[in-house]
Amino acid sequence: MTAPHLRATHLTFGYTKDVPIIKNISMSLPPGKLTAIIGRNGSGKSTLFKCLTSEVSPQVGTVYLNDKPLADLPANHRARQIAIVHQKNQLSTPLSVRTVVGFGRTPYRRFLEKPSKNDERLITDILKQTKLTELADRSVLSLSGGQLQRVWLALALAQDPQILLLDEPTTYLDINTQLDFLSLIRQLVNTKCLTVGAILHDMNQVLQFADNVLALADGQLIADGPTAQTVTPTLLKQLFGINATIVKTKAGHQLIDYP
Ligand SMILES: Nc1ncnc2c1ncn2[C@@H]1O[C@H](COP(=O)(O)OP(=O)(O)OP(=O)(O)O)[C@@H](O)[C@H]1O
Repeated sequence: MTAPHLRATHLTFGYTKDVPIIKNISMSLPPGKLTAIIGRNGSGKSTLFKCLTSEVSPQVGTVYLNDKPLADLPANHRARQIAIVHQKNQLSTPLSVRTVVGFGRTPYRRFLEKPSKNDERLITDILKQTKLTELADRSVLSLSGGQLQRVWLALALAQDPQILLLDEPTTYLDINTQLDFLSLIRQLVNTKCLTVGAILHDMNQVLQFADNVLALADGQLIADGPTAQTVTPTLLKQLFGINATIVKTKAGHQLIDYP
């Protein structure tokens, strides 16, 4: 299985012309790996995701999917390749979990066309993978934050994407549910060769789950590379202004010790 490649060259973008938010970023999400995007609040991480999904058009630079400019692909083609899970989504209609997850098949259907048998099978598989089978008929309005976050992930997976972008996917979850969620993502990367970019704020989770890191400061990419070599005390000082040390646990994990 060949994993897809999402990369960008010289991206520059501002919501207004004279205030750049993303400043000349060239980056790549290594295929079949989990890459964490890290940086202070307001450093431009979510805006970079918007450029990578064509939600906004960069003033300069190009995003490529498997070496084709993303902007040249039709919207439904893009939606089949790249899915995004936001930190919080709003829903006010009491739709069932299965119905909401089924929306992920929209890019594969014509307007008002019913889900095919194949779609139904895929949705059943995804509900199982995301441990939602028993909740399939429940209204999404009745779910806990952790359950709901798994629904958004399932919806994204129903798009059958090659690339999954996660914008602070664990922000509203308790620590146990955060670890569950990230373990599930790790498993998907390992077994399905998914390419994942995840904006994460917890540096210990970055050390535990990410293969690679992209570090943003004030709209610029200041470091990128394999996690263990890139997340150093020097980078943490530069990014967050903290004097941290990185220690090894008995189990061999790296952990950040904050002052
Ligand atoms: N729709 C918008 N219109 C104008 N400015 C915006 C818009 N969205 C974000 N910004 C500004 O762009 C800058 C970067 O925001 P962005 O959300 O990309 O940062 P971030 O690194 O994801 O932050 P956080 O970690 O707090 O989520 C901020 O100064 C923000 O105020």
